[in-house]
Amino acid sequence: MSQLPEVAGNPYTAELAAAKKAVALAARLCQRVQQGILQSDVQSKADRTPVTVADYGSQVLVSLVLKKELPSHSYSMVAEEDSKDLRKDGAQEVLEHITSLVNETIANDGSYNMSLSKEDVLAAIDGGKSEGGPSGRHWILDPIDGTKGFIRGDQYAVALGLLDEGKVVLGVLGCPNLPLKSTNTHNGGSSRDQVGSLFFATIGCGAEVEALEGSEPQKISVCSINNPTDASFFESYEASHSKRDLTSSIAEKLGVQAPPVRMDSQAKYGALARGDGAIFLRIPHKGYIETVWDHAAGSIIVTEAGGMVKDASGNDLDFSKGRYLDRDRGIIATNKYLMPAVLKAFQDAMEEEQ
Ligand SMILES: Nc1ncnc2c1ncn2[C@@H]1O[C@H](COP(=O)(O)O)[C@@H](OP(=O)(O)O)[C@H]1O
Ligand SMILES: [Mg+2]
Ligand SMILES: [Mg+2]
Ligand SMILES: [Mg+2]
Repeated sequence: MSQLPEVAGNPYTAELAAAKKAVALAARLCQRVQQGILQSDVQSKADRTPVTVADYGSQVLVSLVLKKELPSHSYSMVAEEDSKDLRKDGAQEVLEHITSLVNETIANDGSYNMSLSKEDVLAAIDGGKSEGGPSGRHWILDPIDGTKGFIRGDQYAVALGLLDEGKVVLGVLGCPNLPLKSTNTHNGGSSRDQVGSLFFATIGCGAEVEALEGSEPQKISVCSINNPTDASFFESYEASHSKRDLTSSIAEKLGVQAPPVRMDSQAKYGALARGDGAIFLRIPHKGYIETVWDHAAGSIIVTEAGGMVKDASGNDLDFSKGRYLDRDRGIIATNKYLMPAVLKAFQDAMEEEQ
């Protein structure tokens, strides 16, 4: 692959080019598997195997592309999946399926003349075992974020971030089912609208979006709404992932008129970053601790698009603590005008709940 020319002021140009290529290739594998699930109606049988196959396959491809494109870089990756289940008796068929999916995706792409063995696949998956932390560089990967959406045929994302000395410095978010055009531009929803968005951002350089298939990148920014009554808000599609009684109480306190927009995965962060909606609220049920790969890529895309991402105490998210974020009380993403009011409503609603 030809690397992008070095852009003055962006010290992560090579990493960004490699990360975009990795996410786009992984997304291609996911799209293929998701189409298969839909065509055969497997999703209604709740058979998780094809999903597992796509999660693993995506993780293998991202790690492979990063190593190929950045051969001189030291490599550490904090990723969601591991190979434990694939090493069990009876998992051979699944492992073979993943291996052939990965090899077919590589062959169709044509960038690399290589073929992986089952052992190579297991080793590539286990390359994601890093603990991350405050020093050095670590890739942070969610190979499919929004697995439940993926099975349903709805939104999901391939989410890749780079942590450097404890800070997220780069994020790429591949959203194969998200239209490239903002969903709030009233263009009549033509069936020719291009679907598949690739969001990306590097620290200090702003956030952009392009077609997953490749197109001219466009700078994006969060909306400039400053009156909460004009705002709309995103939350999880899955009720078990975020407390809807609290999010609706927050919306009511703010005077938000529009109903919640429910969407799976970090596609919500991407949509927020380009102004499709004004607020993203996520309030996990008690005891759930957020993982870094569920927020690294999405949060830098929002902050580089001019937005803010805070926890329930109003602090920035801390990605330097390992595989988990160090709190369990909720996350708010919005623009700088709305953040003070949303944070206050959030804290009031949580206090009332006690
Ligand atoms: N009970 C729970 N509460 C909050 N989040 C949960 C959860 N169970 C799973 N999740 C996380 O929610 C993510 C999906 O987010 P969303 O609700 O925005 O679609 C999942 O990512 P994966 O799909 O990568 O496993 C998973 O990490
Ligand atoms: Mg996830
Ligand atoms: Mg996942
Ligand atoms: Mg998962």
